[in-house]
Amino acid sequence: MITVPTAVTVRAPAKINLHLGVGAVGADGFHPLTTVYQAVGLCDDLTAHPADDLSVELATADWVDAGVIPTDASNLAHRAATLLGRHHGRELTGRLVVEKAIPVAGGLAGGSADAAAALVALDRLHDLRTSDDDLLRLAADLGSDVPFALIGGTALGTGRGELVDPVTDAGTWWWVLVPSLEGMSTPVVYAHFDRLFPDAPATPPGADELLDALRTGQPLSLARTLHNDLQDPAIDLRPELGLLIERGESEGALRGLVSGSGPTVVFLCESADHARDLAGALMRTGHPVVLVANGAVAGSHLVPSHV
Ligand SMILES: C[C@@](CO)(OP(=O)(O)O)[C@H](O)COP(=O)(O)OP(=O)(O)OC[C@H]1O[C@@H](n2ccc(N)nc2=O)[C@H](O)[C@@H]1O
Ligand SMILES: Nc1ncnc2c1ncn2[C@@H]1O[C@H](COP(=O)(O)OP(=O)(O)O)[C@@H](O)[C@H]1O
Repeated sequence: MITVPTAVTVRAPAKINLHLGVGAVGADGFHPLTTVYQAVGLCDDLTAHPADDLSVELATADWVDAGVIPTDASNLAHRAATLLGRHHGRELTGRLVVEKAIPVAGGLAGGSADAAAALVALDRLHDLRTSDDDLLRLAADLGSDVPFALIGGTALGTGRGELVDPVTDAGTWWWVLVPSLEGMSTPVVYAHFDRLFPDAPATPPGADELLDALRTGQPLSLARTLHNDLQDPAIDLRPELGLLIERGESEGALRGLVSGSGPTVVFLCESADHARDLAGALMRTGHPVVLVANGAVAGSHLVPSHV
């Protein structure tokens, strides 16, 4: 009997960097990192439908700027499909519908989430049975943040961020996320880090204190240890991010932090109620989009198909 493959939907989370230690840029143009990623409950869903060729379509939430996302072969989901196909010595087909809720170029790794989701969805649609190790290797070829989007949870990232290991995390952490209307380019922020810190150490600052705080499960402990070496460069390029952090902290956030290369600012809260209150207060100060999410959540995983 021939079985007709049906659509496969994969949900992939945004990430925030609880610790982002950055070392001096290497000869390959990448910076060595010690980072602690956390996957949060703000997700893109990618559905792979059976088709005769490969294509990408977008369905975006109100706060996502669809105009800046390519739907051609440069879309990260499309690139993931091509790479997975090459790995298996064939051309993969599929109509990939990306329901985007993760802001673009926001420091939340939304493109990486779509790439990871495409790997998992097409692997299942075509019954390729790619090993986890191979999926992680392909993910690393697509971008430094893509392996983490596969595994999710809370994880230590080393190398250029592509080597990921889960860490002990005893808490449920509540975050308020404030995206900007205009994204920021990751390479531009790294280049500004080089200008501001020409004497950056070869080995990036470690994350031991933050890893200890995660084991306590206490928001106040975690708040004290959040760290991002790209925050100063991001604020230097966009001074309003510094003002937003001050505003959120004066409204009661335990800590505000630029997420990755920015410009999204994340605020750690005591509880779900506290996060909802803070989100309301920030919206009243004129921020059009303020999101609440908790972490850690699962990496790229199958959910029932719905488009
Ligand atoms: C800064 C971080 C923190 O997690 O995330 P975002 O804020 O972009 O989400 C990441 O390092 C972004 O990872 P990702 O967006 O996957 O970067 P890649 O596609 O691998 O690389 C894009 C460019 O960023 C710079 N880059 C990236 C990673 C790294 N360790 N050093 C770098 O200098 C390089 O200029 C590279 O050409
Ligand atoms: N599926 C995709 N979703 C979002 N951006 C994408 C995608 N494919 C390619 N891009 C491009 O990748 C760039 C970075 O996107 P994104 O991953 O959202 O940012 P960040 O690295 O800040 O988290 C964007 O400028 C966008 O044009």
